[in-house]
Amino acid sequence: MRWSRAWRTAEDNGASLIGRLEKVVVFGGGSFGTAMACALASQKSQLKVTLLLRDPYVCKGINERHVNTRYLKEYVLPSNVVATTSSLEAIQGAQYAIHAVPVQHSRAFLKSIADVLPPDVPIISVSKGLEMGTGKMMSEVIPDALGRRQPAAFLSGPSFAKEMMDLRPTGVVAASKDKKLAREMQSLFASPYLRVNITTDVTGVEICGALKNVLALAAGIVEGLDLGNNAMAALVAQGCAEIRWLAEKMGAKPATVSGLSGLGDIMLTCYGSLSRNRSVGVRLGKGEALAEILASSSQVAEGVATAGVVVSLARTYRVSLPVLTAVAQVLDGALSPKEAVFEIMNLPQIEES
Ligand SMILES: NC(=O)C1=CN([C@@H]2O[C@H](COP(=O)(O)OP(=O)(O)OC[C@H]3O[C@@H](n4cnc5c(N)ncnc54)[C@H](O)[C@@H]3O)[C@@H](O)[C@H]2O)C=CC1
Ligand SMILES: O=C(CO)COP(=O)(O)O
Repeated sequence: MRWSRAWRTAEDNGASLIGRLEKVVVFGGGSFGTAMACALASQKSQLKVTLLLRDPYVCKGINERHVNTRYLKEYVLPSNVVATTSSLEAIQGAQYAIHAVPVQHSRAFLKSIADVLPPDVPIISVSKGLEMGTGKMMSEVIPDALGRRQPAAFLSGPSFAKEMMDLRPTGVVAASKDKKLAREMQSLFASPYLRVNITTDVTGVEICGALKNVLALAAGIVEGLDLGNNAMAALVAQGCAEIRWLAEKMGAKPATVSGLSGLGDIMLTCYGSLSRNRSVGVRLGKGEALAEILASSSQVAEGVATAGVVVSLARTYRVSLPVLTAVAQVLDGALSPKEAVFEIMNLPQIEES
């Protein structure tokens, strides 16, 4: 009975929140910014969802033909998704801001809109990674860049943009220190195609979301070297342990690591061919140079930048992460993919922990 009352209350709250919603702004018009914009726009046809982009040509395509000509170009976007390059126009009247700018570009972007974004508009970050140079998570970059505290939530989990555009069932977790805001995310995004769990474990969700991209690079390398299913399973299991060791040292809850933003997204990204991080790993395993791989795509593979940060985190928290740190050594050319595998296979035999 209690659960059903809770469910009814949540449902009522959800309907009233969507009912009050008039405008949401989305920062970043890449694949996931576009997918999140469409997920929101489909909740209510009168809701205005404005994508803040840098490219006027992409804006024109979205506003005139409802197509993002650069990302997910095969989809027609809901007519209530519009785009602009003007931060003032995009942010004015928005009740929430979805942040989908890649982590390494987020600080500069957020600084550029700090004076335009009202301090009480919640930012919902979907960006997964750790900032190079500072090692900071988005929950630290946002207040740093804005120069103030800002209500924030972090949405993460196994959620390929393309599958969300296809309305395939998806589950994510909304993390916020403010549980009321996390529940608002459930109301904002929950639909027949999207389930949203909640947690207050922001660190756990962010660390898992960032590190799974590095592990996906390793999984791709194993695939590219054609090492087989045994090797892939052993590698992913080792990587899960390393993510758990580091995440828990940083204060993450075990439930988070074994949940959607941890194990869920690890499985998706290590085994799912849609993963950009995994795809970069496959090409590295096949012998392509990193510079060539990155130059060949306009899509971001956040794990490439995050891998270097993991090395310093391992030192800071005095935790040995052989697989995750080997990825950084392959990316900076210190080890070839084959040498990395050889190194790992010849580490001392250990007791599981
Ligand atoms: N694509 C997906 O399936 C998912 C992506 N994410 C996360 O969403 C975040 C955004 O990534 P995607 O939408 O996939 O991007 P994308 O790889 O589709 O496109 C790259 C985006 O970065 C922007 N960008 C590039 N250089 C920039 C700069 N100097 N300043 C500002 N923006 C710049 C581009 O304009 C474009 O919007 C990432 O952190 C990613 O990990 C999370 C879940 C799923
Ligand atoms: O985070 C993602 C799915 O949850 C997307 O993974 P990639 O960035 O590797 O494509």
